[in-house]
Amino acid sequence: MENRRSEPRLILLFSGKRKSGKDYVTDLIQRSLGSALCCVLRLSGPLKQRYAQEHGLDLDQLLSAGPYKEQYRANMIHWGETRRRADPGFFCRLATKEAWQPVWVVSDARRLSDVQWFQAEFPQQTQLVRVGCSDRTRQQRGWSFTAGVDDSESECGLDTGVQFDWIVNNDAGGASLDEQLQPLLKLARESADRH
Ligand SMILES: Nc1ncnc2c1ncn2[C@@H]1O[C@H](COP(=O)(O)OP(=O)(O)O)[C@@H](O)[C@H]1O
Ligand SMILES: C[C@@](O)(CCOP(=O)(O)OP(=O)(O)O)CC(=O)O
Repeated sequence: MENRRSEPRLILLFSGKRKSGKDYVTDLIQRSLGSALCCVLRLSGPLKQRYAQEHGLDLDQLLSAGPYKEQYRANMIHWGETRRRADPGFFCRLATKEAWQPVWVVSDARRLSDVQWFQAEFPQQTQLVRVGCSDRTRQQRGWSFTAGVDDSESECGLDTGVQFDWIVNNDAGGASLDEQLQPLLKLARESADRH
């Protein structure tokens, strides 16, 4: 266990395919709850930081949703997997070490080892949330199938073998996101109140 100033009361551990809207939905939650209550943590944050450093790349562009990230994605996945094989909790520890808010929203769990790390460290607090939408919606958001990425563990590692506590449908023209997020926001506020 890390040496923290305070323990989180609730961790919403999000996963979903690329362009399903993980960043969009987690940003929405963070804005609704406010930064005193809630932070968004990205496991890909420290990964991209170190990858950019080692490869002399533009970190801001790697952090944004444009084509630059996609150009390096397959290689970043491979690089990250090598680090994770040596230490499965490596990026989880780095991403969470500065967090102090009572509610943590982790935007990008991808592998069973990510889920297992949070469940082992924070068994009472961790809730698994899946964001999903149709491939058609993902395509409208700029996705196209890329072999070596969309069929890799990075995208498929949580397709089976995990029981999600919450499922959010983020289809264009689908069920209202606001309505779907209400129970999660309520849980977050109640958990923080017990702080
Ligand atoms: N419900 C939504 N309404 C409008 N735009 C959305 C919605 N969900 C996602 N998007 C847009 O689709 C793109 C991909 O979403 P993003 O959150 O980056 O996906 P992911 O993090 O899962 O790859 C972004 O440009 C985002 O703003
Ligand atoms: C190498 C990665 O960390 C890159 C992830 O970048 P993002 O988390 O920005 O990706 P999406 O939101 O799905 O578009 C993936 C991994 O396997 O760890």
